[in-house]
Amino acid sequence: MEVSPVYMQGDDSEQDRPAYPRLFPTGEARKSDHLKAGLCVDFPVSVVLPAGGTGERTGLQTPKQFCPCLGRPLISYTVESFERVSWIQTIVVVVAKENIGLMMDIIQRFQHKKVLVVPGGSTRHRSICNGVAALGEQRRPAAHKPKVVIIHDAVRPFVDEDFLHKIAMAAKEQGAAGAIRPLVSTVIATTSEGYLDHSLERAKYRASEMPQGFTYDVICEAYKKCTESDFEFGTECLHLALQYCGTNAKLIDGPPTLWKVSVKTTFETRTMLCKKVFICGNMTVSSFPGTDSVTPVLSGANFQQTVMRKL
Ligand SMILES: Nc1ccn([C@@H]2O[C@H](COP(=O)(O)OP(=O)(O)OP(=O)(O)O)[C@@H](O)[C@H]2O)c(=O)n1
Ligand SMILES: O=P(O)(O)OC[C@@H](O)[C@@H](O)[C@@H](O)CO
Repeated sequence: MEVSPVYMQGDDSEQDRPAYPRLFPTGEARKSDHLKAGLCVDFPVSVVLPAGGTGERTGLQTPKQFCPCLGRPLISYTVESFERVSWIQTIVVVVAKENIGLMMDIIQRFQHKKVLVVPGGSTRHRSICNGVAALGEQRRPAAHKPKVVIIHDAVRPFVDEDFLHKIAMAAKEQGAAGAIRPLVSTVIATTSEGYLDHSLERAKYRASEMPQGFTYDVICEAYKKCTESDFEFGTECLHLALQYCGTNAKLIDGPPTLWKVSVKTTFETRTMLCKKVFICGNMTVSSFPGTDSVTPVLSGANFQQTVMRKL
């Protein structure tokens, strides 16, 4: 799929960024943390953030990824989460053509780095495919074709570097890896008349979340071989890797905060949570509708393990 990427890059130096909520330690502190935590990656990793949707289910005028959250578009938090990860080379943001100007403005305003903006497609798979293709066409001297591509919905702002590291390493070993979470409700199949057909044994199933990781070759082959029906109706990249490459993804239990903003109420809950997670390094997590907070005071890094989200 030919895409003409629109490119904006900032250098990697820790320039004076605007004083706004930060997620990860910066500079030397961050690098030494990596060494301590063993978060070293010795192969090129890039990210594709599909952000080309309209957010219909929220009922909001503005696509949810661009909705303001504490005065800052939701997508800016997600981009920052990845640009703070030193072993990530390029962040491809895939947006609808009509939103490319808006995305470039967000990059400028919040001084985001390492970002490549690419036009999206009519479905999520088509957008992701455009983003992956753009990684193979990079002409920047320093840009290497990635060994691993992480795919992460732009409307999931809470992404944890430790977990990204697990996904990247597993994807390199297995060819594909994905985040899962336990189901909190039983899944049922309905008849066309709207009655119960059958229910699934909940213990045997998991919710597929993001981030997911793939070797570049696997995800490229999967999108090369998949059908128009996959592009039109599919919602699961791991399935494409299995179906078209015979690559069985390693599934990794993710933290409770791998939410996707899908409907209006989740956006409101995320906004309140963004206030806690992004504004303060240390914070008091009070109960939110639908979440059980179990620890009175958390450091930002421990947040993920502690807030239990009950959907
Ligand atoms: N043509 C599309 C459709 C979706 N997405 C992105 O895929 C992610 C997850 O999709 P979803 O939550 O379904 O977003 P929307 O399609 O925007 O939501 P809705 O289905 O309510 O319209 C989002 O970041 C969305 O922007 C995309 O890049 N291109
Ligand atoms: O585009 P939708 O939100 O309908 O589906 C996206 C989800 O399927 C995806 O984010 C994860 O569940 C894993 O694939």
